[in-house]
Amino acid sequence: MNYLINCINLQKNYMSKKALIDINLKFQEGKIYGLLGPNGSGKTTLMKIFADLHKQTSGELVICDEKPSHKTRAYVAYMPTENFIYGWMKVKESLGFYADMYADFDKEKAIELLKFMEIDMNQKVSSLSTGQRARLKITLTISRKAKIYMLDEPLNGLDPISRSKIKECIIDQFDAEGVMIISTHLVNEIEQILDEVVFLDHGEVILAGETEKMRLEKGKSLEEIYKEVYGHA
Ligand SMILES: Nc1ncnc2c1ncn2[C@@H]1O[C@H](COP(=O)(O)OP(=O)(O)OP(=O)(O)O)[C@@H](O)[C@H]1O
Repeated sequence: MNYLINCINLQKNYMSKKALIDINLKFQEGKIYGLLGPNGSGKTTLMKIFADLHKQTSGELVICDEKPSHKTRAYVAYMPTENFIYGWMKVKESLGFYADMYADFDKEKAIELLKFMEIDMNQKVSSLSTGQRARLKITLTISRKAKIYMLDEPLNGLDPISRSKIKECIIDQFDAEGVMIISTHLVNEIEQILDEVVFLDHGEVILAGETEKMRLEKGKSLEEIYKEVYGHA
């Protein structure tokens, strides 16, 4: 088995706040992972450490057999929750901008995906709706030829049409040699596409494993397990 991410006893403190505590996880090639947990559970912090945007306070992290560095950044396509595309640009200019930033950006693929996402190349980014902006962000991220894709809350605040477009795009474009990590608390929306799930709570992994196995063992949907785990049943 080929693990593209391996973390051992990973810990992250922001001053006295423990954001991640003793995280031991492996992410296997060819799988889509759900990183689940309520607000403040540590999902974004973990993704940012994988993307080498934050450093862990202690513990070990291996990305594609290497320690996180400028080099491993090139293997990771991370989509943050923030809007990272300038509003004054036209959509087509945002493709050029991304191509300048990332050598692995596949512009042709992005153009194809934008058609599927029903986004006009000549529209200004600032005039896109929330759902259209989210679709553009996903398109830019997924059009990189990376090994590890991480989408932070890709479905938040979107209508059902945008959500289903994004899910379809994730399934169609997922490369069996890569890893996809999706953070969310909208579990029922995404559970059908997750091979594995990691439940985080107050910075700790409280449950992790294969989605199907977990569902069978507990006789519950992932959403029901989520409610049980976080005590909202
Ligand atoms: N830059 C920072 N400085 C101080 N504390 C931080 C910082 N970033 C995150 N934290 C804290 O670390 C903890 C984990 O935050 P994180 O953003 O990783 O959680 P999350 O699961 O992604 O939450 P959400 O679902 O709300 O995005 C929280 O208690 C948060 O307040």
